[in-house]
Amino acid sequence: MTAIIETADLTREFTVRDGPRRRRVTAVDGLTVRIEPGEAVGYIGANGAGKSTTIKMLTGILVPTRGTVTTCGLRPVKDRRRLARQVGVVFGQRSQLWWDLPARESFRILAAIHTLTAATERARTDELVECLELADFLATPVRQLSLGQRMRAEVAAALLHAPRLVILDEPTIGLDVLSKQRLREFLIAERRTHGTTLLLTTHDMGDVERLCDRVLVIDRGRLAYDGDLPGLGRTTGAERVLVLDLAEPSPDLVGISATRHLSSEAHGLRQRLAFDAEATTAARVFAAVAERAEVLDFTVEEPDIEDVVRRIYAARR
Ligand SMILES: Nc1ncnc2c1ncn2[C@@H]1O[C@H](COP(=O)(O)OP(=O)(O)OP(=O)(O)O)[C@@H](O)[C@H]1O
Repeated sequence: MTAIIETADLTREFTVRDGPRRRRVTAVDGLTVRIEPGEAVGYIGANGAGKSTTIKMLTGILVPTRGTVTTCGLRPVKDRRRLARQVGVVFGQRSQLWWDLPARESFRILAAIHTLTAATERARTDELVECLELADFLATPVRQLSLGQRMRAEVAAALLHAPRLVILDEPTIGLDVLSKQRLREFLIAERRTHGTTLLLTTHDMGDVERLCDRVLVIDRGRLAYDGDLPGLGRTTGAERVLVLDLAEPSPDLVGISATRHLSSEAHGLRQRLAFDAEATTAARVFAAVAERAEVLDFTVEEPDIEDVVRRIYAARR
């Protein structure tokens, strides 16, 4: 199968002024990655790590200094027009809607640009208006919309032509909890219904947890991790935590294989045990505890992803 995105040694340098001198900055440094159709990939990294520069090369806005890139089987710079028909891009901090027009008018203009037939335009607009709950403010000039309303309209605009690949740059930035949830649910449904490939950059780990089955971590232009989310925790030795509610006050649960006793509350009625997910499982730890005490309830806390990413950066310094 043809990859949706394929890069080899993709590199982009900039020359920046540093007082009177000039200095070369390598924003993206030898990126080699392949993303298959239908994947949902989180592209994460600190400020200045190289995420936006990568996206600009994937979409043909920037020419690579070195290396190759194909997006939807096309060369982004050379085939930029053809590529635009297959890709939708959403920038959380930049609008592609006409500010003084109602979103409905922007959709009409975009449908014309993408040369959608009248029937396709109607069906797709109806679908997006329903799924993104746009009906109440379709006729309102965009400048009067709230941020959450505008973002939903932005997403509809970027997806109007049913692109195979949707690239979202910080799509949930500044949104309240409910708006974030709505947007994430929409993206999940869009992917399920249309097999859309999602690539999103975000500083919000909730986006990655809810939406993505693969994570790429970029650090100073270089790929620092490529894999699934649980694996990200394991690479840094981050621990999972078993929280146990016991039937009776109990001494600290120490000495259980591959665990570390973290805390006891209420005379040992609630205890927290950290365990290394490589060395044991929650079930094994639970069974060992159950031999010592009656367990009423338990939960497993996963490693905090932001903490995991911080650890990755720290380990590479
Ligand atoms: N046009 C440019 N000219 C000079 N340097 C640039 C240019 N664009 C990006 N850079 C530099 O390249 C590096 C990567 O920037 P980039 O915007 O890709 O990072 P990012 O991961 O998207 O950051 P953020 O999360 O802050 O958006 C930074 O050091 C940045 O200063």
